[in-house]
Amino acid sequence: MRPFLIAPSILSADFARLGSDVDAVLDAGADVVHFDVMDNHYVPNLTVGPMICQALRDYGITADIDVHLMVKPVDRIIPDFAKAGASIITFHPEASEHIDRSLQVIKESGCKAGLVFNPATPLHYLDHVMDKLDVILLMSVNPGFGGQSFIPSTLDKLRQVRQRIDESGFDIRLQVDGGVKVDNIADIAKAGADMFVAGSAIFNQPDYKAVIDDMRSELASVHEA
Ligand SMILES: O=C(CO)[C@@H](O)[C@H](O)COP(=O)(O)O
Repeated sequence: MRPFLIAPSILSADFARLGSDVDAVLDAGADVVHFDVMDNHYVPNLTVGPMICQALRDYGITADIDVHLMVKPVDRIIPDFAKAGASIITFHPEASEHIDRSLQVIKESGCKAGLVFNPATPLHYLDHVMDKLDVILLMSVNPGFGGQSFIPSTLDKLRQVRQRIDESGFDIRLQVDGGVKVDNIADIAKAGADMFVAGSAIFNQPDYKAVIDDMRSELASVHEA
C-alpha cells in the first residue's frame, strides 16, 4: 500500500497570513497543500484563484499544491492554475461539458488530473476515464464550506472506488475530503482512502503538529492491522 498523505485544506487557514500559515502546517508534517477554489456559481461560496496559488509559490511553498476546482465552467481556468504552480488539478464531472477534454487539458498543462464526486454524484463518471486519472476525490460533505460533518455513506462509496482502482491496475490516489478528523481517519483509511484532506480539524487547533501526529498514529494502526 502506498504511504498515506495528509493534505490540509487552506479553506480553514488564516487568509490574512496565508503564506506563513501554509508554511507552518507543512513544517508540522503535512504532505500536500489542498487548495479549494470556489466560484459562487457551482458552489455557494467564493474563495481564491490562480493569483493566490502563484503567491504561495512566490512565498517559497515547494510542496505539491492540489487544486480542487469547484467551478463551472472548468476548462478555461486550468492553464492559469498550471502556470501559477498547481501540481494536481481536480474538477467535478458534472461541471464539465466534456470530461475527457478537461482531463486532457490538465495533463497537457503538466499537472496530475482527477475527478471529484459529491456525496450524491454517481460513480458511472469513472467508466471511460480510469486510465486518465491520477486522483479520485470523494467528497464526504456537500462542497462549499469547511467545518461540516462527515457523511457516513461515504465509507461504502470509498470501498466501491477502492475496488475499482485495484481491479483497474492503474496508479490512482483515492482522496477523501470533508469532516475528516483524528477520530474517524482510521475508519476512512480502512475503507480504502490513501489521501486525507482536513481543514478545520487541523487549522482550528493551536498545535498543527499535535493533530497531524495524532492522525498519523491512527493511520499507522491501519497499516499495521
Ligand atoms: O472542499 C471542501 C469543502 O467544499 C473541503 O476541502 C473543506 O474545506 C474541508 O473542510 P473540513 O470539513 O475538513 O473542515
